[in-house]
Amino acid sequence: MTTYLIKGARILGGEPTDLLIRDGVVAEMGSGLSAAGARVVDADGLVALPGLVDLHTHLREPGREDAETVETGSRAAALGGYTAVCAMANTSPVADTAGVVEQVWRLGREAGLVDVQPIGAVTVGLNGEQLAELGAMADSAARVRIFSDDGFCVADPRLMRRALEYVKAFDGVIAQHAEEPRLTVGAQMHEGEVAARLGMTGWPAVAEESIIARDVLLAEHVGARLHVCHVSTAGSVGILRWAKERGIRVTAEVTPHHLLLTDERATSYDPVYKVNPPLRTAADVAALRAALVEGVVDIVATDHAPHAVEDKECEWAYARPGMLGLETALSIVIDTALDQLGWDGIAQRMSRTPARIAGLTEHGLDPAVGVPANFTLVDPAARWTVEPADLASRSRNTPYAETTLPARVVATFLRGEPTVLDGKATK
Ligand SMILES: NC(=O)N[C@@H](CC(=O)O)C(=O)O
Repeated sequence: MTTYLIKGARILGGEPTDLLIRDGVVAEMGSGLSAAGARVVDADGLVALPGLVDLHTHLREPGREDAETVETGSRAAALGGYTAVCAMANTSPVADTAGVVEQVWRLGREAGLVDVQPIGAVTVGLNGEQLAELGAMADSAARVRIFSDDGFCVADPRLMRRALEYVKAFDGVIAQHAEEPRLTVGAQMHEGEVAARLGMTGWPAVAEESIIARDVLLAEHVGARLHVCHVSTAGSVGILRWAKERGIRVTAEVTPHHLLLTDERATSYDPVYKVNPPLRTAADVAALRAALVEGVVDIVATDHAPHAVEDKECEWAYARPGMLGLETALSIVIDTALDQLGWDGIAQRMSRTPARIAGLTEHGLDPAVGVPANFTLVDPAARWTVEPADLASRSRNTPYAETTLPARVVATFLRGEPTVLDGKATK
């Protein structure tokens, strides 16, 4: 294994520090370090963060390798500063058995760019009717701890209760896509003034909020862990605050796009802005930013949702919901929240807490002697213009095409080996 000497990295934005990376761990830290034979990485002006951890990534393999593969999604993740991603279960076949989650886990190991932690489906085929083999997935080589039917809501309260009860045995967590399906029949965008103007069927905030309210009560009743995916409304924040004040074991995520973009984007009729849950109002964006700073919303998760051209470049009503996220997430969070969060706050919300929720003990650790060398080096002064064709993802559905964003990942290390160097993937 090559030894790396990182010169002058500002850990969490602090004073310049040298890091010696040997045998997969941080072997030494200090100033003026030298090491014969080590490869030197000049980190002058770069901020070191613990490797980012994404709790919500769609990798599309197996089944839609034309949109993304474990390898291409892993490369996009590494370039975005991630060292671990949790792969959603809505693949084809669905990740609802030990066999499929082990396949995804193994593909992740083979790609070797990030740790891919599979999420298991809650119900067989995401059909919302019958619990999947949660125990078998937990006991498999993939050691699944997060279960989600994301893309669909576990709408049946009895099934949701049983799922929460089941995963309690191994301290698992149910990650809910909160959407009461009866309230979103035919929905195309946020229900509000813009939808009314455009004549589109609305996806009302209450469809999300009513499920979150129900689920925090179920989680309290059962004493189990609930995680709420992609929170998108100010009302949801109010319910989460109430639940946390009561001591209910609930965590929640917000996506970068819900921290920045609003439903006004739909006036372009460009399906790149079609996403589930939909882009909301400026008031919702403000409430989500405040909730992230306050900690009512615990983490940022990308909901990276690659889609093939034919599924996105079509009429709005026929387009699939979802947008790319892995390669732009850190820039968007820096753009929208660095002033209030600081680097430590970003590390908390994009690395430490998601690692804790997912039970990924090798991740989410600040660089320190003896710690696994999973970290990323960011140039906070850089600016870059998003060129969809240059993204590592196999898909092109970024809402930030031709947008200039702040900060760029320069290097990412996974267990002491660079997955990104000089802003380029190493494999
Ligand atoms: N978030 C999205 O807009 N899309 C997700 C699934 C979903 O939540 O609909 C996808 O898998 O594409």
